[in-house]
Order: sequence, then C-alpha cells, then structure tokens
Amino acid sequence: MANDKVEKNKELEWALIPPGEVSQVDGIVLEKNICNSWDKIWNFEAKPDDLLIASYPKAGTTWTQEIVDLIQNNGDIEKSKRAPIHLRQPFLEWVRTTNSGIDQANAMPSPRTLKTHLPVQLLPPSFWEKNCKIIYVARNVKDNMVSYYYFQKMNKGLPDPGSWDEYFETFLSGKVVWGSWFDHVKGWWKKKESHPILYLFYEDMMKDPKREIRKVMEFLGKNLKEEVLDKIVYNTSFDVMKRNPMTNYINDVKMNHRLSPFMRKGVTGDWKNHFTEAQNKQLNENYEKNMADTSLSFCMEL
Ligand SMILES: Nc1ncnc2c1ncn2[C@@H]1O[C@H](COP(=O)(O)O)[C@@H](OP(=O)(O)O)[C@H]1O
Ligand SMILES: CCc1ccc(OS(=O)(=O)O)cc1
Repeated sequence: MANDKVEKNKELEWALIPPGEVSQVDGIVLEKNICNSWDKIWNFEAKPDDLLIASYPKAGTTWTQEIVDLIQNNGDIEKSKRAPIHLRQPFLEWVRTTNSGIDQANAMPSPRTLKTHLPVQLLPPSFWEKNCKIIYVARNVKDNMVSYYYFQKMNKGLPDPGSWDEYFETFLSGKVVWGSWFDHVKGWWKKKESHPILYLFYEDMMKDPKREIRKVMEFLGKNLKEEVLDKIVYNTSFDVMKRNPMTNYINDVKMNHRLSPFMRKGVTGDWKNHFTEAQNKQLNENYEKNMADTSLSFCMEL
C-alpha cells in the first residue's frame, strides 16, 4: 500500500514536469538549454586522446558506450559499474541548471570518453583539430523512428511527440531534436573519408555482436583474450543491460520508465508493429530520394 502511494506520487510529479522546450542552432532543432549555451559547447577544447561516441538519438548509443567502457576496463564488470553511464562518459551538449556535460568533461582526467548526438557540422571544431578518434553508431530509420517516438513520450527533457501519426510526419520533416535522421547518418558517413571514424550499425551489432565488439577493440588499439570478449558480449546483451542500473537512467526524474522503459525492446523490425502500409510506402519513397546521393545502406530487418 505504502509503495503504491509512492509510485502514484512519482507518477503525479512526473506529469507536472513541463515538456522540453526547443530552439534552433543553424536550422537544427535542439533543446533550448543547449541553444542558450551554444557558445560554450562550440568552444569546447577537445584533447588528442579524447574518444567520442556519436550517434543519432536511439541508435544504440548506450549499448556502444557500455561496450567501449568494458573494453577500456579489460572486461572488468565491477569497474564498469563504478557509476551511471552518463557520469562515466559525459554527454557533451547536455545542459541543466546545475550541471552540464561540458563541466563534467572539463573536470574529468584524461583519457576521456564523451558522447554526442550533434550532427557532424555542429561538432565543436577542436575534435577535428585534435584528430580525436570517433565511433559513430547508426540504426535503420524505421526502428530508429519508433524508438525515438517512445523516448519522447517517456522523457520530459524532450517535446511531447503527439500521436504516432503526428510524430511520423514530424520525424520525416527533420524537425525533431538533433535534426534530420537522413542528414545525420549521411553527414557522419561522408566525414569518415577524411577523419578516423569507426562507423558501426545497430543491425550488425545484433547479428554478430562479437565481431562488432572486436572491431571496436581493434579501433581502440587493444588486444583482449577471446574469453574477455565473450564476457563483454554477455554483459552488453540487451537482457543483462536491462537489469543493470548503471545503464538504465533509472534516477533521471525526467524519465518515466513505467510509461516506456529506457531499455524498451532492443530488436530490429519492431517498426512493423507501428507503420501502416501507407506510412511504409511514404517512408520508402522518402528514403529512396534522400539516400540517392550516398553509398550508405541499411538493413531494415534481420
Ligand atoms: N544491449 C542492447 N542490445 C540491443 N539493443 C539495445 C541494447 N541496449 C540498448 N538497446 C536499445 O537501443 C535503443 C536506445 O538507444 P540509445 O542508447 O541510443 O538511446 C533502445 O531501442 P528500442 O527503443 O528499440 O528498444 C534500446 O532498447
Ligand atoms: C534530453 C535527455 C536525453 C536525451 C538523449 C539521451 O540520449 S540517448 O539517446 O538515450 O542516448 C539521454 C538523455
């Protein structure tokens, strides 16, 4: 009974939080807090041994972050449980009244691992000047859209997505936070030609996690034994990460995990449970047009 009351109170408190406000930087929709701190973010001083994990939101960022942290710690599970993921690897552009990703990063000893959802053209120039290693993870547009819809529903840091039908149109227009999925994945893909970027795909990680983890290990210049790699595969599986309080954002008051958990389904092809036939046709046509100028290709089902 007492627990029921606590849960009900939490629910009421969450419902009273206003949804996130947005503004724009160079035509890209971003949280208002981020836009208001833009000079500080743009002028961030990267260091040559910084590692950056970049992605469009909901592409498998947290999964990649945990893989990287375990590789850096030679598969030591307890070390990777030292703190929640956003404290181990600061979220570069994240801004709250009392704290920010930039302040966290500046207070951190090197070598640092940072995370960003910024499109390539908005990445602070010091990352290019210092030639930092970057890992980018991308996910097929259909599953990415569904995952982002549920995230905007449960996360008051972002605007309310409205109905699924409304969100479908907003997402395709590119007027979502962090901008157009198409421009994001293509922009980072192109940058790969001139900069050390390991470009990963969520679907490849689903299909053969050990192969993809090995790629990350080699990119980081590490050499771990097979049994350590197996341990990392196991501890970064969806079921294990769902039970890990350090990868779940459980203490983020803006997130309502009862509405939709942070670790939601972790599958490829969930879009089939959400897209109408007409939406699928519209998206496929849109995809053909938008992806005509890139060699980048995605797998929509496994
Ligand atoms: N270990 C893992 N294996 C597979 N999917 C994972 C995963 N960890 C997180 N995810 C999925 O990645 C998405 C979140 O991505 P991000 O970390 O970029 O926010 C969610 O997708 P779903 O909403 O489709 O379940 C989440 O469930
Ligand atoms: C606004 C709070 C927020 C936004 C995006 C986040 O990242 S992720 O897409 O889940 O990796 C986390 C928190």
